[in-house]
Amino acid sequence: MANTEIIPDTNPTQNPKLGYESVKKKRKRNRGKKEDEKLCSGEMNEKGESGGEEKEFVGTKEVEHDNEVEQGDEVEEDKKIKKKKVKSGSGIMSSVTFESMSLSEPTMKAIKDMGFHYTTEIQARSLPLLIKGIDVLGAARTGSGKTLAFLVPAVELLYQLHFAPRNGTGVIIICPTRELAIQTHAVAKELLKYHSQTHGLVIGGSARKTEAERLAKGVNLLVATPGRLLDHLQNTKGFIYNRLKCLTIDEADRILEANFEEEMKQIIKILPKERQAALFSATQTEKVADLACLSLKDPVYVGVDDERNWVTNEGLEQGYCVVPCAKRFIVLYSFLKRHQSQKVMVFFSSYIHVDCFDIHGQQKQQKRTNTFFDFCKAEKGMLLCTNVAARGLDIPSVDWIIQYDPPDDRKEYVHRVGRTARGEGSKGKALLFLTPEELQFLSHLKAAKVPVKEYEFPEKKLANVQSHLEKLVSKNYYLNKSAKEAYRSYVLAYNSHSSKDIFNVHRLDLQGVAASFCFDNPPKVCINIDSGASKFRNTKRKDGRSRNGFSSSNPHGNRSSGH
Ligand SMILES: Nc1ncnc2c1ncn2[C@@H]1O[C@H](COP(=O)(O)OP(=O)(O)OP(=O)(O)O)[C@@H](O)[C@H]1O
Repeated sequence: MANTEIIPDTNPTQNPKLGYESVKKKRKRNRGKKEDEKLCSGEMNEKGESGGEEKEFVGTKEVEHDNEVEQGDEVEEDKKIKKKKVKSGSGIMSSVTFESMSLSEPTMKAIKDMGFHYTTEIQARSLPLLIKGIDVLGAARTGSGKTLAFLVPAVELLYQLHFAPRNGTGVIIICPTRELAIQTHAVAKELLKYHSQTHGLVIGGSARKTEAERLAKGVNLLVATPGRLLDHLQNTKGFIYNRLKCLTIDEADRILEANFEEEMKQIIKILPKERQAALFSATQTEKVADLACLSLKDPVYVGVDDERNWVTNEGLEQGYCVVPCAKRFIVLYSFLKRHQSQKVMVFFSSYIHVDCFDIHGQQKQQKRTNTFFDFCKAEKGMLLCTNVAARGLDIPSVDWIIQYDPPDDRKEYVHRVGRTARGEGSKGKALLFLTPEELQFLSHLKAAKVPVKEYEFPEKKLANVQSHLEKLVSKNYYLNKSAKEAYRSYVLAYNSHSSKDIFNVHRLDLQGVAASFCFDNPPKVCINIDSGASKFRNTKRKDGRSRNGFSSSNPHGNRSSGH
C-alpha cells in the first residue's frame, strides 16, 4: 500500500533527534502534534506499512490562561480551563480580523487576552449577521469556533443595550450537556471580563436554590441546560426574563436527541417571542430544521463546510481496526499501555467502574465536573467516557480518540472524533474498533464523507495477560461482580443500538464478548433482550433459538459452565 498520512514517510535515520524518547521530552501540546508511536506495541500500522516516525509540527505553543472575573457566581473549575493561541491560516480560519468587526472596546480587549486575532470562518460569516440582529442557523464542523460565533454578538448586544442586573436576563444560551454549559459559561465569563454585565449558569445536578438566588439578583447572560432552565422559568419567582433579546441553542441536534424536545417547546413557548435567535450545530437533521422553524424568524443559513469533501478536520487522522470480540480488551489494553505518555479519550457504550478519569451520566455532577476539569488540565492520561462527553467539549491537547464501542451512527462518530484536532493547525488521531461483523459501518462513514483507513494490530505484540486477568476476575469477588455488570451493560447497550442491521445483538459472539470482560465463559447474568433486532438475524438455529442462545428460557445466552 502507498505511503499514508497516518504513518508519515519520514526516514528515521534522517533525523535521529526525532526518536520517540527525545520527542516525548520536547513535545508541545495540542497545536500540531508530532506523529507519535504506532498504535500498539509500536507496531500497529496502517495495513501493509511497517514502521513509522514522528514528524515536526507546525503551530504555536499553548498558553495557560487563568480567568479572573470579579462578577457573578463562579464555578471554581471554570478557572482551570486552558486557552490556546492559534495561528491564522487555511482550514477553519478566515482572513477577517476581529479588529475589523467594529466590536466594543471591552470585547476587543477580552478577545486580545484570549490571544485571538483572526476570526474563524464560521465567526467571520455569522458575527456580522448576528450583530445586525438577524437570526442565524449555523453549521460548521466540530472545533471550528462556534462558541465565540454566538457569544461575541451576545455580549455586544447586552453592552449596546446597557443591560444591568435589574434588567434581568437579556441572553439565554442553551447547551445539551452540563459540561458543555460549564465550558460555554467559562468562555462567556472571559468575554465579559471588561464589561459590567453579569453572567450565570443553571444546570441539572447543581444547587437549585443557589441558582435561584443568583437569578433573582439579575443574570444578564445565562447559560443553561434545558431541563433546569425550564424548571427556573416555571418556578423561580425572581427570574426576570421578559426582556430577553436573544436565545441561542448550541448543539441543537443533540438537544433534540437527548429527548429535550418537549422541554424546548415549552421553553420557547414561555420566552418572549420578540427576540433574536441563533441555532448552532456541527450536524444538521430534520428535527433541527423543525426546531429552527419554531424558534427562528427568517433565519440566514450559514453552512461553512457544505462544500468540503470531508466532514472532519484536516488535522485529524482516522483509522479503524478489525478486532474479533475476544481480543478487544487485550488490544485496548496493549494500546493504552503503549500510549501512557499521551492524552487519550476512550468511548464506551455504557458506563464502567474503573479507577481513572471517567465521566458518564450515572455520576454525581460534582464528580463529573471535577473529572472533566482534571482531564482538561492533565498533560497525559486517559478519560474513559460515554457519549456524555461526545459533544462540544473543548478539551485541550487530546492526542487520541478511541471508539472502543462503536457509535450509534455516523453523526455520533463525527462528534466523538471532534474532541481532538480542534482549532486551526491542530492535530489528533482517532481509532475505531470494529468486529468483523460490524464492518458494514464503514459504508455509513464513507457516505458521510469520513475518511478512515484500516490499521492492523500485530497479534504477537499484544500483551499476554488474558489468562492472568481471567484468573483475577474469577477469584476476586468485587472484580467479578463489576465485570459481570459491565458484561451485562455492554450486551444491553448493544441491543439498544439503532443500526440493528449492523450492530445486531443476536449476532454477537457471546463467548468472545465474555473473553473481552475477562471471563472464560459467558457469565450468568440476567439479560432481557427485546425482539426488536430479531428481524435482522441472519442465522437462526433450527431449534428456534438465536446463535448466541438468547431466549425467554435462557436469558443469559450461551454458556457452557456458569460462573
Ligand atoms: N478566532 C479564533 N482563533 C483561534 N482559535 C479560536 C478562535 N475561535 C475559537 N478558537 C479556539 O478553537 C477551539 C474550538 O472552538 P469551539 O469550542 O468554539 O468549537 P466548536 O465549533 O464549538 O466545536 P464543537 O462543535 O465541538 O462544539 C477552542 O479551543 C477555541 O479557543
